[in-house]
Amino acid sequence: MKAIYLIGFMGSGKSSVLRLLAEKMALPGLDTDQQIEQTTGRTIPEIFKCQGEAIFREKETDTLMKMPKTDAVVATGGGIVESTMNRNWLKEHVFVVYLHTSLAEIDRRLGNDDSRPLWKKHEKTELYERRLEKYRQTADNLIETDGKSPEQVAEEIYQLIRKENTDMLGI
Ligand SMILES: Nc1ncnc2c1ncn2[C@@H]1O[C@H](COP(=O)(O)OP(=O)(O)OP(=O)(O)O)[C@@H](O)[C@H]1O
Ligand SMILES: O=C(O)C1=C[C@@H](O)[C@@H](O)[C@H](O)C1
Ligand SMILES: [Mg+2]
Repeated sequence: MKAIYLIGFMGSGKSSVLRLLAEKMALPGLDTDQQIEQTTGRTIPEIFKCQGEAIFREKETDTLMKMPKTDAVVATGGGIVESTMNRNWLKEHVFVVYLHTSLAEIDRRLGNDDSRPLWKKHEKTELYERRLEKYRQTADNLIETDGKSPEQVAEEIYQLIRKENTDMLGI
């Protein structure tokens, strides 16, 4: 089965949903941000501070290219769609679910979170609007997360995948 990749803006709940969905599907759950932190031995804010965003993006692409294409659930970093190479890889190889969340809801969830270097910047509205189309273009499916718990979102994706697989088998 094609691996399931979760994309969406910071705070859309990719990492939170990952654990629940991986458990439901009985598949390994991987997170590109966590993978980068493990392989570099640095936190994401440290990488941004010491090496800058461009180096972080290189590491993100290297990490993505090594991720499984089958039998796994993967949560990506919020900026994974910034790179054309990443978008093409996702579209070509895996099943992509876009967790859509309004900016007002993300504001409520993240507040003054300081673990996301790009969340501090005041251009977050512009960043959000610029990325929307990229998430939409890259995804096979969109799930609305506003007003839903991570458990509800995971269940919705689970049902969606079941339906996709049933349709594919023509049952
Ligand atoms: N459906 C939800 N309802 C309410 N709060 C949520 C929901 N999903 C996630 N959260 C909360 O929002 C915050 C961010 O969630 P999470 O880390 O899963 O986002 P993310 O999409 O992985 O972000 P990033 O792209 O930065 O990795 C956490 O505090 C989490 O508890
Ligand atoms: O939206 C983004 O560009 C980011 C989101 C996080 O998942 C991390 O990958 C990092 O903080 C950058
Ligand atoms: Mg995350």
